[in-house]
Amino acid sequence: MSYAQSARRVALDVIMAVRESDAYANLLLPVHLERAKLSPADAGLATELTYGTLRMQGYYDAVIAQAAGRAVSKIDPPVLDVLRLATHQLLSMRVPSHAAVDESVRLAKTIGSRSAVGFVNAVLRAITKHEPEVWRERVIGAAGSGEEALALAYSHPLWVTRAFRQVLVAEGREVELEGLLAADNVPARVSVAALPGFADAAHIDVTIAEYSPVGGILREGDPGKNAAVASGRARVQDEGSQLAALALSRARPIVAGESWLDMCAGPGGKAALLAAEALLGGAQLTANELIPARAKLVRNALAVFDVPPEVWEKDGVEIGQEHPGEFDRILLDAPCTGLGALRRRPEARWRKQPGDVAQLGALQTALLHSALDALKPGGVLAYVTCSPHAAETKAVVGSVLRKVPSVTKMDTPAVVRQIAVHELDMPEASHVQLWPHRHGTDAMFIQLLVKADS
Ligand SMILES: C[S@@+](CC[C@H](N)C(=O)[O-])C[C@H]1O[C@@H](n2cnc3c(N)ncnc32)[C@H](O)[C@@H]1O
Repeated sequence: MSYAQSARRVALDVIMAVRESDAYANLLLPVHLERAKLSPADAGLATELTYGTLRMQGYYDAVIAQAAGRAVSKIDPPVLDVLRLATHQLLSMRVPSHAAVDESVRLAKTIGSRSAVGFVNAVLRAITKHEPEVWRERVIGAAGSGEEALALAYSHPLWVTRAFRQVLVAEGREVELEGLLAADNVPARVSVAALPGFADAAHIDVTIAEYSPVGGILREGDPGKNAAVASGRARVQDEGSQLAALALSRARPIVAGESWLDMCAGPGGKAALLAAEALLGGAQLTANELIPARAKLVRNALAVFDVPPEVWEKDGVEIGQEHPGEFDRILLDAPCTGLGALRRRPEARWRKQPGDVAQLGALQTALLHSALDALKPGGVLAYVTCSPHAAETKAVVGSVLRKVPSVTKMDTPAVVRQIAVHELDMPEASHVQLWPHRHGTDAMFIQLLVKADS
């Protein structure tokens, strides 16, 4: 088997596992790369094949359906995996047609019947008959609406495209939809947070971040090679997540002795930043995480502190009743669909379903009620999601505030503006919505809330 064929085999194995057993490509791929002992160049090829194919799956399916003359739901799933992988090579990587087709037919032989092999050969030869630009026109031309055309062209589920459009329309920025979808298809740069009191972004061999005052962008891809990251003084963390944690810790000056809670802390990225800020200001953080394995990750994330914050393993929904009025500041980084972080997990967009939003909305609402119960009178809470979906953000905050009149929205953009190194482009609102295409961050939603003094 040639090296390139090994790279294709690795990619196919990962793509099949993602489909069959809900595996995470970013966790599984390194295992397969290690096992296959590929050269760095071929490991790079396998990575591009895997991530590119998974990300653009929606678009490739539209091409395959036209070339095959049948709906992809009528194609045997492993055969469809081979076709998707080959389509990525033909349309996005400009691999010579004969190599992409021949190698893919060889892969098909290992997983399908003789008729499946003939089918793969025929579909791929049909795809090679047109240039990538022609396929783009054909796919977009067959779309039923402008929204569907964008969803297909940028390989996003239609319901996700609609949800993004709705939020941008509310911001008066509908024209940015195409830019957002395009940005989701570009892998994120690796950004790090220098933990205040432990490291300074100016001195840890990174390019200073555009917005976060503690942030930097790695110059080389491997975080382990950065001394500050390797020693735990800096952490790989999206700049939007850094701003979300700092929005809480810097919402107002810290009074020594304050008590803080990170209610949904796993795996502990924001908890580490909050703990560093708390230590400098004389406050004390408690972290909480429902899932024990993830609570362990939080403990690891906090191990750099001489006296690490306590980590609870409670159901956040019950904390309000168990600890009423106890905390001066609370971060509720709620479990969400993660639709704001599609750059990071190529398969994630196909995993989520509209029904997830409703289910999570009920949990987010219960957690926010509980967090507000646990907040001291006069205390500040940050409600944060890495999803911009209105049903997980403004709708949750709005429905809870209608029932809890003692809580009001803080001018969150004013706080974030004061923290950020450079001016952030933010439409008028009481919340902050960050965007990959506008700010180069994940699409984080941040709403600061204040509880009235009793
Ligand atoms: C968005 S993640 C938090 C990310 C984290 N703040 C960070 O920056 O690393 C949400 C977390 O909430 C946890 N979670 C889900 N339901 C919960 C509950 N009822 N109580 C507490 N934590 C919960 C999930 O296991 C997940 O680890």
